[in-house]
Amino acid sequence: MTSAHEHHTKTANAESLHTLDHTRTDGLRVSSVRPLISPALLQEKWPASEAVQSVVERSRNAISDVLHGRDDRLVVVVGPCSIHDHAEAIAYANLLRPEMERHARDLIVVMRVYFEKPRTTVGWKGYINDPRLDGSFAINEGVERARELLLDIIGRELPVAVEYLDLISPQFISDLVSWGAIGARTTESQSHRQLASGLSCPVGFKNGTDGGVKVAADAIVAAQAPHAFLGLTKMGQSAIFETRGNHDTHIILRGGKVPNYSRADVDAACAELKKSGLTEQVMIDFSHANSSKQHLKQIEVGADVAGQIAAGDARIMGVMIESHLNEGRQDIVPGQKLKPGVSVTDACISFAQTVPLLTQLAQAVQARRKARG
Ligand SMILES: O=C[C@H](O)[C@H](O)COP(=O)(O)O
Ligand SMILES: C=C(OP(=O)(O)O)C(=O)O
Repeated sequence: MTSAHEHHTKTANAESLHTLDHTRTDGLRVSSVRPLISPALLQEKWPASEAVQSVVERSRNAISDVLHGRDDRLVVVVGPCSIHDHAEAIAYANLLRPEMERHARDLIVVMRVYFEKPRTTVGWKGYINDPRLDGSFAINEGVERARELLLDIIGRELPVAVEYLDLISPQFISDLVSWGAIGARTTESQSHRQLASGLSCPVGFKNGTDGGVKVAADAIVAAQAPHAFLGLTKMGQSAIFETRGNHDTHIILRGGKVPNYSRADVDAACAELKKSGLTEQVMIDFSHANSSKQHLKQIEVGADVAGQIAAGDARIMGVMIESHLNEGRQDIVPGQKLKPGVSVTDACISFAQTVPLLTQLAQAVQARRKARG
């Protein structure tokens, strides 16, 4: 039996925990609630200059033109699997910038600047969630470092691509993004499709992790439609958002149980898109299940896809490459220094290995242009 004293103490302890976030019946599994800076405050501190906004607009328009058949170039989303270091990301951007310029007639190069990682089970969830890579989850620092980095990269006239995973974080950075992905694990999620319907940039939906392309076709249909849903304004106020729908949307073939980058896979994906009344066009991811997560296989996949493009296939509107300063990957080990310029998530090809791949893709686009007259 509980004594009167014990009962009083228990009640007092429970009451002392009572806040709007933690009541007798709510928040029971939440261990802490910390304040988050508002997107408006961050944007006031790190505004997008006129020049930065022009880069974003120009690149979004160019990608939109590719999606609507007004531009015959290939969209190339290339860069690290994930960002974990500002200086290394800038070093990569400095190398990529002249390649972008060199191939500008044939390729629309957009740098992968991925801050949010969807995990199969658990693991480091990216630079916004844990910018110090030590489990301290300094998210206020994470959103600020992310915005600062994007401004630094776009300031070099290099457009950026992100994956949209969290549903609140877009408000901190989406004005700077030229192209966004919805990942294989979230393509089926209604919330992510709704988000895509309101994003200002073109959006690619990965096929499902099992290789299913119907789920991505459904996602495109959903994202092209208007929606009403709950969100957070830049001032940090909960709000009802009504969107117009996003017609700059496409599928990304990333493989599943088996790779899906071959001509026959493109035919099958396009047949599925056609059934859904969508344009027959695909972006092909050289990495993930298309490379069986073996980074060097991206080069083989790239050669195959370049061959399809050179043969005149206009349905291939883009490709994705996971590339870092140096090849391979490494684990984050507490107390151990990281190797410079090496991915801490999926293995990447090196920049040196990326350069000839970009040239091969540019030559393939030239051949396609010739083949199609
Ligand atoms: O692109 C990155 C990974 O493939 C994805 O985030 C899943 O990673 P994981 O299987 O290592 O958790
Ligand atoms: C996580 C990614 O891909 P996918 O969703 O295809 O696994 C990615 O491109 O980083």
